[in-house]
Amino acid sequence: MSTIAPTIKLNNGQNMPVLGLGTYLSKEDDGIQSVKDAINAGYRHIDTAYFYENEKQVGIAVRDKIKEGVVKREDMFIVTKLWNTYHNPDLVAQAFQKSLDNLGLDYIDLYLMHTPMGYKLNAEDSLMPLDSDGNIEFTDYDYVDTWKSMEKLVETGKVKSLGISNFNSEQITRLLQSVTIKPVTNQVECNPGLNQKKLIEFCKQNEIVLTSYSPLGRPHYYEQDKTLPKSALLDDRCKNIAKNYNKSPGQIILKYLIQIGTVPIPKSSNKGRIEQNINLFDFELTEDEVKTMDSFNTGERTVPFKLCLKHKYFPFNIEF
Ligand SMILES: NC(=O)C1=CN([C@@H]2O[C@H](COP(=O)(O)OP(=O)(O)OC[C@H]3O[C@@H](n4cnc5c(N)ncnc54)[C@H](OP(=O)(O)O)[C@@H]3O)[C@@H](O)[C@H]2O)C=CC1
Ligand SMILES: O=C1CO[C@H](CO)[C@@H](O)[C@@H]1O
Repeated sequence: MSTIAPTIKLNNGQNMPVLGLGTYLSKEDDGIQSVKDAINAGYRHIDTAYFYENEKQVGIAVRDKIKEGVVKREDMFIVTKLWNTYHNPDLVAQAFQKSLDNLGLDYIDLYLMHTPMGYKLNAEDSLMPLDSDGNIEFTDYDYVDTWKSMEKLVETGKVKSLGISNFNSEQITRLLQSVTIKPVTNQVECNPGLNQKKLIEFCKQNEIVLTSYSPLGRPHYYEQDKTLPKSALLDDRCKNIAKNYNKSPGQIILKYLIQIGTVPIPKSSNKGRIEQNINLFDFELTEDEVKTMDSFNTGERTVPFKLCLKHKYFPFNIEF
């Protein structure tokens, strides 16, 4: 049985499915198989990035499913991202073309600026260029100028919508004051432990949808490092709500994130969990249950970008 998620209308009239598949760390065959399993399960929204080094695998899976007649290209909502080493406005078009070629598609539905922070592009094309002390080599290209180059891509018809990721409210305000095309979404960490209520409201006022990354709070990272925030997945309060609906804690978290107005993109490369994570449009959490889920918020990040603390455009040093 497959479930097709409803869509949300973006500020440019495009429709985005309210749940997508995350693919960070789904590499090689895992990347292909998880996207195929997801499409079979009804997913129509797939999130990848140049940084994930799996655009080729995502493209293979999507094109295969189109060939098999399971989906049409226009049914799919494919998202990829401009990596930090390509913030030089003169390099944006070539970075975009590389992603498009990797995916093997004629167009991308949504192209995001992965972060507001530029890194140096070195001769090896390193994703994380390091200096001799092991620090990331930053650039200070203004994200507004990078965005203006992204705007030109829309004129080519090869990208339908533009968005941002890891931007704070002040950076969004500054961007909106200087650009022609508004971002349709800001993709940021959002899960019960960091529920982003203020940023959600701010984005809503500016007609920007908040996409929730690490929606399950990366339980696999916590397993390895107990100093990281513990996912609500593992908490009895969430487990008890799950029992009320015969659902899993993961489904409760994802449903919560949808009910507070965001678009979660859970990653899984396990067929059962891929199917489970989209099977949540047959129940609604009550107001009290939403309040219980709200009570997990501590504001702690599982993806704090610690190596970028000194970047001129580090986004996480203000409240939201
Ligand atoms: N823009 C940005 O800077 C960022 C974007 N992202 C995007 O967001 C996506 C999701 O975030 P991510 O950081 O991957 O973390 P998630 O919060 O989605 O957690 C993924 C982990 O949860 C496990 N999992 C999945 N479903 C369930 C379930 N129902 N119950 C229990 N465990 C489950 C997965 O294991 P298994 O695979 O075995 O099921 C995997 O180990 C990324 O893959 C990426 O696409 C993420 C970080 C930053
Ligand atoms: O998208 C991403 C996936 O997670 C990484 C950190 O673990 C981030 O750096 C990156 O932005």
